Amino acid sequence: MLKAGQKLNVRIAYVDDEGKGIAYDKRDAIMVSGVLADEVAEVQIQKRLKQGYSARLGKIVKPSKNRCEPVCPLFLRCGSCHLQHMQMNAQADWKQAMVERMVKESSLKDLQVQNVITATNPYGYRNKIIIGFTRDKQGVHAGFYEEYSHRIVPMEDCLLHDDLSNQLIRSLIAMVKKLRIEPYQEDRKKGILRHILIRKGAVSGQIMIVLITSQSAFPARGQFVDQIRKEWPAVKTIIQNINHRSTSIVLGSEEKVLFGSGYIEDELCGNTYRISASSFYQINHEQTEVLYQKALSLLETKGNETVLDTYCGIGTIGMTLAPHVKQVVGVELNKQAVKDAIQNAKRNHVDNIRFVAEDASVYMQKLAASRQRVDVVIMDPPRSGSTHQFIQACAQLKPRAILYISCNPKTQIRDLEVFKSKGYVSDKMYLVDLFPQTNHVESISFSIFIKDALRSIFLNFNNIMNDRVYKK
Ligand SMILES: C[S@@+](CC[C@H](N)C(=O)[O-])C[C@H]1O[C@@H](n2cnc3c(N)ncnc32)[C@H](O)[C@@H]1O
Repeated sequence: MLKAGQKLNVRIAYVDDEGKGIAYDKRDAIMVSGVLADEVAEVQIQKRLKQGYSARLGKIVKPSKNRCEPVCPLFLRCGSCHLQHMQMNAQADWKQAMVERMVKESSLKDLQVQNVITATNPYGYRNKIIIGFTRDKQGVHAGFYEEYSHRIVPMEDCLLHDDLSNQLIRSLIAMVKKLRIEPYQEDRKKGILRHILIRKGAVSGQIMIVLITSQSAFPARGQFVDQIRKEWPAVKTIIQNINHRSTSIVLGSEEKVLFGSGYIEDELCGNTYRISASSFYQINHEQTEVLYQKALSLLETKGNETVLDTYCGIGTIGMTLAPHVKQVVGVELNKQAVKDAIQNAKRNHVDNIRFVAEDASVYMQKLAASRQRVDVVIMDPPRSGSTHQFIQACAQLKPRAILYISCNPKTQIRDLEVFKSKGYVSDKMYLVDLFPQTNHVESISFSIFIKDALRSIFLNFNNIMNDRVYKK
C-alpha cells in the first residue's frame, strides 16, 4: 500500500481519455498529469482514490520521443489544455487511438477510425473566451478555472486565443479593478461579476462582450460600458447576462443589451451569420470549415433530397448544404439560436430552409407519427449525445442516410450502437482536430440502412468483377 507523500519512479503504461498518464504499482493504478506513454517519471503520491492513487509529477526520468516543451507557464495548473507536452503528430495519433479503443470496446467492431485531419494552427484558434472572477484576502483575481475545481488560476496570455483577445482580456480585468466592480463570491453568495465572455468573429473581427452578473443592477455599469467602447472600437455589442443561480453553468436566462445590436456577425463557408450571446457557434473557425466540407462531401447529394438538420444551432450546416438539396428543415431547442437561424437564412437568401424551435427528440417523434418523408438526417447533438426516442423515431422515418457529427465520440459510439440495432450501419469514422492541445476531437459518421448497405456492397462487388472481366 502506498502512502500520501511517498515518492517513487513509475513507467507510464498509457495516457487515458482525460489526458492523464496511468502507471501501475502491482495492481493499483497511479494517475498523473503531464506525462506520456512509455515515459519513466518520478511521482509523489497525493491521495488514495477508489481505483488507485492520484500523484503529482516530480520529474521525467526517461522522456518519450513524442515529448515537447509546453509553451504555456500555466500548463497543468489551468484546466484547459491537457496535451501541450505532446508533439502535434503524436496528439493526432493519440486521439485516433483513443477513439479506436472506444470502438473496440463497443459492438461496432467493423467501424474503421480514419486518420485525424489535423489543424494547421495548433494555437490561437479559439474564438470564444470565458474568464472567471473572484476575490480573496489578497484582492481580485481573474482567469481560468483549475481542472475539476472552482479555483481561479490568474490569467496570463492564453495561447489558444489570438494576441488581440489576450490584450482585450487584460484590459477588461484592469477596468474591473479600477472601477471596483465586485466579483461574485460563490461560497458567500456576495458580489456581482461572475464571468466575462468574449466572442470574436474570425473573419469579421467583430467582438461581443457578455458581462455575466449575479444581479440586474450594479454600480459603475455605465462607466464600464463607456470605457470599453472608447478603448475597443472592434467591440460591436455589450450584453449583460444575469445568472442568479448557484450553478457551474455560466450563462443565465435573462439578458439586457447594454450597447449595439446584441449579436455579432461572422462568415463561415461563404455565408454570413449573426450570432447571439447564448447561441452555439463552433470555437475553431478554420477547422469548422474543414469539418463541414468533409461531412457534407459524404452525403453525395443529387439535389432532390429533403434533409433534417437536427441540433442545428444558428443554421450553419443546413445553410451550407441547402444549395445542393431540395429542402432543409433545421431543428433547435434554443429559441435565440432559432431567431438567429431565421435571420441568417434571410441575409444569405437561402429560401429552401426553415427552422423549428423544439426539442429534437420530440420533433422527430411527431414527424415519425405523421409519416413524413425524409431522405437524410443530420445530427450534431451536444456532448451528452442524442436520445433513445430520437433514434427510435429516426429509424421509423427510414431516411436513406444519417450523418452524425459529434464533439464526444464516446456518446456518438453509444448512439451508433442503438442505430445499428435499428438497421443503420456505418463503416468509417472521420476525425477532425478542432481542439489542439486538449483531449477533445470532433468526429463524423455516416450511416446507411442495412439493405442499402448490402446493395452498395453488391454493386461495388459487381463493379470490381466487371473491371476484372474488362481487364482480361
Ligand atoms: C454541438 S451544437 C451544434 C450546433 C450546429 N450544428 C453547429 O455546427 O454550429 C449542439 C446544438 O444542439 C442544441 N441542443 C441541445 N439540446 C437540444 C435538444 N434537446 N433539441 C434540439 N437542440 C438541442 C444546442 O442548443 C446547440 O445549438
